[in-house]
Amino acid sequence: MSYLLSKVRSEGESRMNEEKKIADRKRNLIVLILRYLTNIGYIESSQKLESESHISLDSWEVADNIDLYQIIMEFEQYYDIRFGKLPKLVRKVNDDQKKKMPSFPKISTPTKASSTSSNIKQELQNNSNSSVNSNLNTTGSSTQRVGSQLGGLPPKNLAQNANKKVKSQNSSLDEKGVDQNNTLNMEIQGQSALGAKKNEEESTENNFFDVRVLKGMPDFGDVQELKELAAYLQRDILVENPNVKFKDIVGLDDAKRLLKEAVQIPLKYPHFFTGILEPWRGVLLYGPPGTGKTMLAKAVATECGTTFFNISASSVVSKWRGESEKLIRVLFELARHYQPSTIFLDELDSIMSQRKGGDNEHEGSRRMKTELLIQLDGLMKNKERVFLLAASNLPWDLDVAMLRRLEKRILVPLPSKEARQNMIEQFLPEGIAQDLNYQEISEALENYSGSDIKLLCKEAAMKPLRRLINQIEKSNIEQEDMQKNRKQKFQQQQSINPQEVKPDPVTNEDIVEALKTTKPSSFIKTQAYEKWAKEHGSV
Ligand SMILES: Nc1ncnc2c1ncn2[C@@H]1O[C@H](COP(=O)(O)OP(=O)(O)OP(=O)(O)O)[C@@H](O)[C@H]1O
Repeated sequence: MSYLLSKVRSEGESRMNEEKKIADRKRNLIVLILRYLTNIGYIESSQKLESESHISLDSWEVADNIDLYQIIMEFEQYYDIRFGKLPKLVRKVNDDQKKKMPSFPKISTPTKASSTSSNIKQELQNNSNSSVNSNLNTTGSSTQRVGSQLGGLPPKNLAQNANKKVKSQNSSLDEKGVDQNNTLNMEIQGQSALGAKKNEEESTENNFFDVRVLKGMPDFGDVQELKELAAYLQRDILVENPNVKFKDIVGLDDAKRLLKEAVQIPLKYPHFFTGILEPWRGVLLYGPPGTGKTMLAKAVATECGTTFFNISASSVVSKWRGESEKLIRVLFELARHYQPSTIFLDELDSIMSQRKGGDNEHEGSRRMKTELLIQLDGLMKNKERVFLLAASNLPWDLDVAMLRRLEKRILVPLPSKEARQNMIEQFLPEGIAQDLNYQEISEALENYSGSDIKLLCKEAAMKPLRRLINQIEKSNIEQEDMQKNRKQKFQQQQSINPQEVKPDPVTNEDIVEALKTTKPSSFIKTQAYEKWAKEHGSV
């Protein structure tokens, strides 16, 4: 039995490892291409590729002594030794084939890299003596011609061809959720979270996100309006790197366990979750504000490697009033396209409140509500790997039709005393603080949410900093006086490194002071949530 269990576990793990390996390989290939393009002077192409792929040389670098040219050279040598001839890597396209060939899509994203272009140019100069460059000088002119041919294609055809190609590739994607044939067909807009510097650990985990980002956009039947909505969602709603782990969230053990059970385990062992055990598609996280609902949703996306859409329901209503129904449709379409996906819909009560129904309800809101219900029904019927995590501070206001579709309802309560103590220890560890009576402080923070506690700790930490700033400001005035009177002593003082000046540690007194001005933000009593949990909770 234990042999069987470990076999099932290792199958689940090896499937996830395989997905990760594919993502790694694709990312590596793009980094190699970026480096190669930069080395041979195709700066604009390199910038466009960075902007399309959301992979940047600011975050990734080719490892020592490796480059695309060398890889090809070594492959040729290997092939020559093994088969006694050189491999044929490319072949000329004849006229018939040219007509059938899909081409590159238009690039609608403004190149992000004007600020990096000077860096790249500088790097190019530094690299001008590299062996790769000198090897390539002889082929430079022919490569240039190929580049200009690609640039001359008419944009409309480019986009259409690209969309067709993406569509045909998607068929290979649905089964495993991994795009096996993907080429560089992308029309992704917006800034790249991947452009930011990351440490090695983060980067490895983000590979799952890279896989989604490397997929093309759905074509939306070439309807421009829907494409624009999708572009907005990609830019502002799709979070490429939520980067929150379950271990970063203090307490909330029940909520974490339930979410893992609802999302992570079914993704890892899908064959168990069929028939009556079909995974939950809709989960409601409810509780007072600032208790970690958003963090939980981000942790689900990070740890399960799902594409993460983070959308606030109130912003949909206010920003997209007339269009909100279409926006919801496009949102779910994108989520299905990039599945497995998690949609986090915050402040659900602002659109799904039963109080807001009735004759006065705006026609647009009514249509959006209906669309949301239709989309949720669709998820359940079609066994898509898309999860809706909705959050609300006012669960009792929610429309019953919506509640019925949020099959799991999980209370995210105010932190317990133990959790409060852990939070303070996390926000103000020894070193930043000195001799804090963590236990007593946590007792004083009843009814404070995680976000209130963070705010309180910040306020307390500001106190020694304010004292230090006052001292610095005062000493500046004194120094100016000294400068006038005793020039030599001033010069001696100037040699002190300002970086070494640090605020004193936070003390119990600082906390007491901060408590006077930082009060709990939730005005709804915990009992109200517990009462609702008893009547409607489903865990
Ligand atoms: N359990 C927790 N562990 C660690 N930090 C927490 C926790 N709960 C809240 N916080 C802190 O409070 C901030 C706000 O939390 P979060 O946005 O997840 O709350 P929320 O429940 O989604 O709030 P709202 O209902 O207002 O949207 C977090 O960024 C984090 O710093």
